[in-house]
Amino acid sequence: MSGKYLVTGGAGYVGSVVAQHLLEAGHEVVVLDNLSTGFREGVPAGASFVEGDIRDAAKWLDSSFDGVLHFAAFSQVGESVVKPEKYWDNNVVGTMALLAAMREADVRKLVFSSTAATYGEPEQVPIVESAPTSPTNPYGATKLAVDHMISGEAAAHGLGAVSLRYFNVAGAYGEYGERHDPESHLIPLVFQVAQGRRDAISVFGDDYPTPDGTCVRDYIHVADLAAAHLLALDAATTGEHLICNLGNGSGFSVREVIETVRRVTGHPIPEVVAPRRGGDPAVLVASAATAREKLGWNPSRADLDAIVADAWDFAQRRDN
Ligand SMILES: NC(=O)c1ccc[n+]([C@@H]2O[C@H](COP(=O)([O-])OP(=O)(O)OC[C@H]3O[C@@H](n4cnc5c(N)ncnc54)[C@H](O)[C@@H]3O)[C@@H](O)[C@H]2O)c1
Ligand SMILES: O=c1ccn([C@@H]2O[C@H](COP(=O)(O)OP(=O)(O)O[C@H]3O[C@H](CO)[C@H](O)[C@H](O)[C@H]3O)[C@@H](O)[C@H]2O)c(=O)[nH]1
Repeated sequence: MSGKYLVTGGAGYVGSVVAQHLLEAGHEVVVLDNLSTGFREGVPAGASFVEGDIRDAAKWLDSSFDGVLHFAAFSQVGESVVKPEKYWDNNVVGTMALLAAMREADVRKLVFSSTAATYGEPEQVPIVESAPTSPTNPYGATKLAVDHMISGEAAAHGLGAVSLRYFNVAGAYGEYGERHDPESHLIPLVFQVAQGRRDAISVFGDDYPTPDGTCVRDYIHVADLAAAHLLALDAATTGEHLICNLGNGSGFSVREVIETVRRVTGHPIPEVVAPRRGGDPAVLVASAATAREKLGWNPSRADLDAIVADAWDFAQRRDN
């Protein structure tokens, strides 16, 4: 059944891809984005666009909406360590206002972009949702705080919510891909070396307790992620808050990612070892068993070379 959805942060990387998937599934989409890190061109044709802040969501949200997909946030781990107040204000205070607007408008369905960063340094990998949550950076702490807020909202006010804890999102979908300025994520930064826009990639720490000393992450294709959001809308149940990890269950080190980019681009990609970046856990790898079981999610683009190839294709098209 088609519905009408508010997509906060729909001018950003993940939000634009999910908005496009919603449109392709026949839904009506209204994007609310203040363009703080997103781009007007990122809003898919076919979606309505409201330039505004989630703190003012009450201005636009009414009972004609079937639900909200909430991507709007600041999301750079490193920046959150040096500017934590910026993260608490936007991610937590902003989401409180959004939840209040949803209550007021009687919009009772929410899919929220949570993160692997809520867990902190894991005691065991792959990480399951019942693992301890002890974030190692303010970004993860703000997302965990929002997850707690959502649980209360579901229990007290009948919200039906799904928090999707993404691991490392990568790849592109059609015209929509990763575009941040400044860029902080590993794969697009390595591309900048291949494009001659930077001399070398910095490897942030090679003394972690991992096989090659560099941090290990679980990279998931943004289109697989988008599919999970549509399934989450179907799974959201009044009064319940479901939390699902989204990853492929395979870890790749920073050096393995750089090597993959060398293979895909054919560029030698010089690397230099730099100090560790504050707040980085050594290893983050997901168990997505809950998403498979509760959402019926079945990722189909798990191969890292294929994920990187899609992202490279997008990066070249965008910059030419
Ligand atoms: N990219 C990843 O690897 C990853 C991993 C885990 C979780 N997440 C989460 O997924 C979501 C989307 O991430 P992304 O990579 O697409 O980020 P992004 O920066 O590309 O998109 C975020 C969008 O939200 C908008 N925004 C921010 N604050 C706003 C506000 N107060 N009001 C209105 N709009 C606002 C920005 O302008 C931007 O368009 C974020 O919540 C992020 O924390 C991302
Ligand atoms: O120039 C760089 C950039 C990154 N890295 C390293 O590459 C790894 C991946 O870093 P990213 O910045 O690409 O991604 P993060 O793992 O820090 O964070 C991403 O995934 C997290 C969950 O795993 C959060 O959800 C967060 O929102 C999202 O940005 C980290 O070890 C980082 O230190 C480098 O070595 N050099």
